[in-house]
Amino acid sequence: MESEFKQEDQVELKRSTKKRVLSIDIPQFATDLLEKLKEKYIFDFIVPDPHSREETIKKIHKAAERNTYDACFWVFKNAPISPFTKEMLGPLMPSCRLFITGAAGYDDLDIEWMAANGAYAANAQNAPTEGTAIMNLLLFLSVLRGSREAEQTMRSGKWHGNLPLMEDPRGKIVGIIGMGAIGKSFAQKIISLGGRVIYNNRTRLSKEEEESLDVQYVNFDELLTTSDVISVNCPLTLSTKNLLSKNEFQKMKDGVYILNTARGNIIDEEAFIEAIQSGKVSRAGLDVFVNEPSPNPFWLTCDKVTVQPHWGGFTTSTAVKVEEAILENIDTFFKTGRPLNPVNTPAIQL
Ligand SMILES: NC(=O)c1ccc[n+]([C@@H]2O[C@H](COP(=O)([O-])OP(=O)(O)OC[C@H]3O[C@@H](n4cnc5c(N)ncnc54)[C@H](O)[C@@H]3O)[C@@H](O)[C@H]2O)c1
Repeated sequence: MESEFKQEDQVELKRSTKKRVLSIDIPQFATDLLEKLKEKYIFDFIVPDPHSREETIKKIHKAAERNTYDACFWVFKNAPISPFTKEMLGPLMPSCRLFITGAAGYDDLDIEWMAANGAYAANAQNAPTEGTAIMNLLLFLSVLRGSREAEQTMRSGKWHGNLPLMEDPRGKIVGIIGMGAIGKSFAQKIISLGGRVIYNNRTRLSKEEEESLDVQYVNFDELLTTSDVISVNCPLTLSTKNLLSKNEFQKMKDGVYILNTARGNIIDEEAFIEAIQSGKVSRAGLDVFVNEPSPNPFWLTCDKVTVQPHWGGFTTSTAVKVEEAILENIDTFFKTGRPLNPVNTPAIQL
């Protein structure tokens, strides 16, 4: 039977049935995969304003006026445009059924609002693991060797001045809070340097995994009281906000070292600063802060703290993995109705 549509209509019909994806930023690393997916799906790109969430929101809303989107994602450098809420993404509804962050953490996504409106939220899960574990190692070595103070002393023309001798990793007890992907990778690096790893996790690892990683489970209080170095590697949730506060600092060894590559709000900032000023914490290594990208000026001026601008995942190999993870989530979602790494459960499944 002859089609009731003219050829142009059929082309148009074919075009309009293609799924459409809004990309907040332009992927630059997984370009082969992107080109391949462009044969199946339409991608529109907007470049976020690096200094203004409001301007970025306007661009997203303008895109939503012009087109209907089935999925939306963002890649890197989220801090200036975060959080990802109804205010920002509302006009993409009701058609948009998938939002993907290029991060592993998803505390800055309103996943409940997305779920209530039938949309999945997904993350890049393990893509930033190795890059962030290496950042954890960099901060670990930096605090033990006092590299921040040594660099500062040399730059001020005093060579090594009156700096005391620094510490080595061998024999140090490292307490990891959150033995997930990053915690495990960091633990392996510590063991290879001769350190000992104890950990606390929401769920204890199997005996086999503990043995193969060479790590020992302890309760939270024991971790606080026995660690020479405490590394924060759990997600920020309602129950981990201010997990380390005044009471917890009091229980720690005098002169403890603190590392945080997870999220700033897991440590009560006021109590943390007080613990550094009093000498309870001898040095800290931080990749994450409260109120990014404008952290408390204390962190930028204190010589006892090594700071990095949420930089754990900013390596070329991580960037490839992150973009691939995002694109694979999209492809899988359009093929099966479910993304690879969902972090919520939509109330209405379509
Ligand atoms: N700095 C960066 O660039 C960067 C990059 C990636 C991830 N991150 C952060 O690191 C966090 C960890 O990443 P991951 O990939 O290892 O996540 P993951 O989900 O693999 O591991 C997190 C672990 O924390 C445990 N946990 C949850 N609540 C806990 C609690 N109250 N006490 C102890 N353990 C608890 C979980 O059981 C899980 O094993 C992310 O949530 C994210 O916030 C930061």
